[in-house]
Amino acid sequence: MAVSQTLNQVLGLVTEHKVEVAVAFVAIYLLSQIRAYFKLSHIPGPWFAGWSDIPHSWSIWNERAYQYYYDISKKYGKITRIGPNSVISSAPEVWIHVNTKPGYRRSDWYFKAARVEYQRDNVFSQADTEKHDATRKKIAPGYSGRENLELEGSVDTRVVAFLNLIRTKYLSVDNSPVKVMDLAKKIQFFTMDVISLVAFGTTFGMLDRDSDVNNFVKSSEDGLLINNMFMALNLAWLVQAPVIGRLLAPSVKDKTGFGAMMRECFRYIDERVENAETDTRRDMLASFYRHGVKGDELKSEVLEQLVAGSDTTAGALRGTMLHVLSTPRVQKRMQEEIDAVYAKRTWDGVVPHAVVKQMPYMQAVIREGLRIWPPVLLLLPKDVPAGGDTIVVDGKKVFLPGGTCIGVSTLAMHHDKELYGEDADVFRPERWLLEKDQEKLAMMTRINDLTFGHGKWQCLGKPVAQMEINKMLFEWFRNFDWAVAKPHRPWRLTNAFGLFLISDFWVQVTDRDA
Ligand code: HEM
Repeated sequence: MAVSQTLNQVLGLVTEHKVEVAVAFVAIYLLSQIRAYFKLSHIPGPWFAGWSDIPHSWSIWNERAYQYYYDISKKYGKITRIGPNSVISSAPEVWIHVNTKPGYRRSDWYFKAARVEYQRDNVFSQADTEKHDATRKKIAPGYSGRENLELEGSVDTRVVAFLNLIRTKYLSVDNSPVKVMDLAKKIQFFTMDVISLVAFGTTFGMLDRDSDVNNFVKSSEDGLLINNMFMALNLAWLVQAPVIGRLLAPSVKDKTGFGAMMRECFRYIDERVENAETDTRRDMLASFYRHGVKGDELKSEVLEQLVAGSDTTAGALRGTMLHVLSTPRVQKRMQEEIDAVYAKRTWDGVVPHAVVKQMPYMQAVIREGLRIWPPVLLLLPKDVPAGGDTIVVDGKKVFLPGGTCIGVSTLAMHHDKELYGEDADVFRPERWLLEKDQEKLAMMTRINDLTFGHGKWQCLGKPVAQMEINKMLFEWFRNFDWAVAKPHRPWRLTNAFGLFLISDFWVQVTDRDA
């Protein structure tokens, strides 16, 4: 009774002083905006960035955020404001600092925008550093060759499946009409097949069937586009909100889409767990299980790999291929190196990863591919520790107040003309071999490694991705000659959620032995 009486009195007062109340609200809003503006006003950037996130959101909506970060970094420098509380940096030393200095934490973006399941975290979406580190400790051995003894064999079977698919269906031969192949699609089949085999021990079999089995590729691409839209509208949190989130988030009960993919993935895991006592496999899932990752946690960590491990590696392979196929000099040099190594081979079947890692030109091509076309262009935002932090950019100290959100401007970092020279925007693998200054080369290598993140949040799937890229490039170019089929428009491209969605990458493939 007393509460409703007080409420009535307050409502009465508000109605009586409508104008004063409205003015007070506007004044409070403006003061908070001005305060927010001055908090980071010492950081250069477009004038509107101090007042609104809308231009940034607009770039996400248009699926061109990566280009927006690049343009802003080029124009305003290595540390730039992109929103009232957000900055981006293209300075490698800043990004290394942010990812190693204690106190920095993942921003809320991780669980608001990057969670796969409703209100359940996985190692990637976990923003609580302590919980993240505990999970990472349990699952890291499974990602490495030390405990995942089946990793290389698994990748090999899928490399063979890719070569077989080309040989049986897509080889162009003299005096016959050319058969074109959509390399973008087949690469996605390859990465999906590898990741399902590596993650839960059964491949989706997309290459074997030359088909997007159960529309999983489509579901995952649709998921990225929807997530991107929610992110642009600043509504990504809705998917995790109580009640409404349950309706919006993918669910194992869904008949199609991402939810159906989750159901399939969980079904494989349940089968493995049921037979855990007699299962002698030494793969990733077995390692997770041995380290106490069980039940829903096991499902979340395995599912995460389908998301983190397919579009990323596919982006790297597609980007590298387009650049190699557009540079005949590089294709020729790669094949000369491959032929020389193959002539002295001591292996049967698919080339061992250890062999490709020793091939200087191939390694230069792979580094240059990741540099010219970094496949992950998310901001990967981290929060500055309470109390603030002073970072050093180009030798100058810059203070960042506590709670500032700092992200990485990836493309600008890897295309920096100060470091790579005037041809930084051009694909030139030789830069990794001809650099005489060993200190500079070591720095270039360290920066290039940042495409996989750094420190305690560094990519866990790096060994898997590298194995796929190394083996596939070797075998593609050992077996076949390649050409882009539509040079006037080599592919269709968009960027959703920081990842490239590429389609219609039509190529002609001919047999080198023919
Ligand atoms: C070329 C391919 C890939 C690239 C460029 C890439 C890049 C990245 C980056 C930049 C991060 C760091 C995120 C951060 O700072 O918060 C990351 C994290 C992660 N990646 Fe990858 N990734 C690739 C492939 C893969 C694959 C194949 C897998 C799975 C087998 C995978 C699994 C993960 C996981 C689980 C994390 C989270 C690590 C953690 O939070 O501790 N990635 N990746």
